Amino acid sequence: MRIGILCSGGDAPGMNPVIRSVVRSASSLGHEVVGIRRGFRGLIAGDFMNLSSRDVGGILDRGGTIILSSREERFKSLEFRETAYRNIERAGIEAMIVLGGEGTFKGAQIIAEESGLPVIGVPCTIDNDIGCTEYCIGYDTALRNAVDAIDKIRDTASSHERIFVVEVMGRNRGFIAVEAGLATGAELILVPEEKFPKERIPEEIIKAKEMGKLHFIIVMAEGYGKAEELKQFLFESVGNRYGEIRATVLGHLQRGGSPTHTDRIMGMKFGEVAVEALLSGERKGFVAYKRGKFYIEDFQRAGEPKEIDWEALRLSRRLNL
Ligand SMILES: Nc1ncnc2c1ncn2[C@@H]1O[C@H](COP(=O)(O)OP(=O)(O)OP(=O)(O)O)[C@@H](O)[C@H]1O
Ligand SMILES: O=P(O)(O)OC[C@H]1O[C@](O)(CO)[C@@H](O)[C@@H]1O
Ligand SMILES: [Mg+2]
Repeated sequence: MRIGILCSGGDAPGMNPVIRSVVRSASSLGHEVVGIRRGFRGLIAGDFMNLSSRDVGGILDRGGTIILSSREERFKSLEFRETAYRNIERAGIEAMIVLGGEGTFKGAQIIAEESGLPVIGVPCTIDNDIGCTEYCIGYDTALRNAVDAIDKIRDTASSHERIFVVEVMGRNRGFIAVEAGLATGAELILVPEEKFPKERIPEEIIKAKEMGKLHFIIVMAEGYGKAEELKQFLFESVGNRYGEIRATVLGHLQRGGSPTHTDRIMGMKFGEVAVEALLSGERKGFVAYKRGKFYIEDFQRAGEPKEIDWEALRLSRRLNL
C-alpha cells in the first residue's frame, strides 16, 4: 500500500515522532509512505515527497514537523478538493494518515467520504481539545514549556511584589491554563469554561496580598480574554496599591521545542496504530486513546466536548492560602 501522510493546523511537538513511526512501521511491513508538504495546501498543489526510513532518521527529538503544516481555507471548497483528489490519484496514494486537531479531522472526514480513500487521523494539537481521546500529541510538551515560563515569571514577580497576568494558549479551551496553573501554584486560573467574573479578581488580589503573598499570578487561557485588557481593567480597579501589574503573552513559544518523552512515546504508539488500522481495512476515523488503550473512533466524535480537569481547578483554589 502507498500511504500519504500530512500535518495540518498548528504544529505540535511530537508530530515528527509520529511521522517516523508511520514511515518505519509501514516500511517494516513492506509498504510505502509519501509525505504531503504543508498539509491540505500541499494536496492542492501536488507537493509530495517519498519518505524512506532514512529520511526520518534524527527527527525524534525535533519539534515542529519535517513535512510542514498550514491552515488552508481553500480546502473547504469542493473545487480545490477535486484538484487534491486528482493529485492523490496521480501520485498513486491509496490511503492517508492525517495529523492535526479537530479542524483537520473535518477535512480528513470529507476526503474519506468524497473520495472513498481510507483516511485515519492522529490527534496532534497542543490545545488537547479533541473529543473522546484522553491524549493529544503536543499537549505534554506545551505544558512543559508553559510551566517552565511561568516558574521564571514567578521569580521576578516575587522580587518586585508584582501582579502578573500570564496568557497561555488554548483557542477556545482551558486545558493548558488549568494544568500549568496548578503546577506553578498560580493564585488564579481563568478558563473560558468557567466564566469567573472579572469583577471578583480585585478582591482575590487584595485577599492574597493581605495574607502576605509577595506576588499574584493569574494564568489565563486565551479563550478567557486578552492579557493586556485584563491588566488594564485591574489597573483601573486597584491601581498599583497591591503591586505593579504586568501582562505576558506566552504565545508560540509554547508550541516549540524538543518533544517530551511522553510526546515521543505516545507519538510512536499513535503512528503504529494508524498504520495497522489502515492495513487491517479501517476506512475512516481517528486513533483515540482511552484508559490505556488505542482504538479507532468516528471522526464525527472529535467535536464532542471534552471536560477540563475540574478537580485540578478546585484543588488549585483550595491550596491557594
Ligand atoms: N469544514 C472543513 N472542511 C474542510 N477542511 C477543513 C474544515 N475545517 C478545517 N479544515 C482544514 O483543517 C485546517 C486546520 O484546521 P484548524 O485551523 O481548526 O486547526 P486544527 O486542526 O484544529 O489544529 P489546531 O487547533 O491545533 O491548530 C484548516 O485550515 C482547513 O484546511
Ligand atoms: O499559530 P496560529 O495560526 O497563530 O494559531 C494559534 C492557535 O493555534 C493553537 O496554538 C493550536 O495549535 C491555539 O492554541 C492558538 O489559538
Ligand atoms: Mg483545533
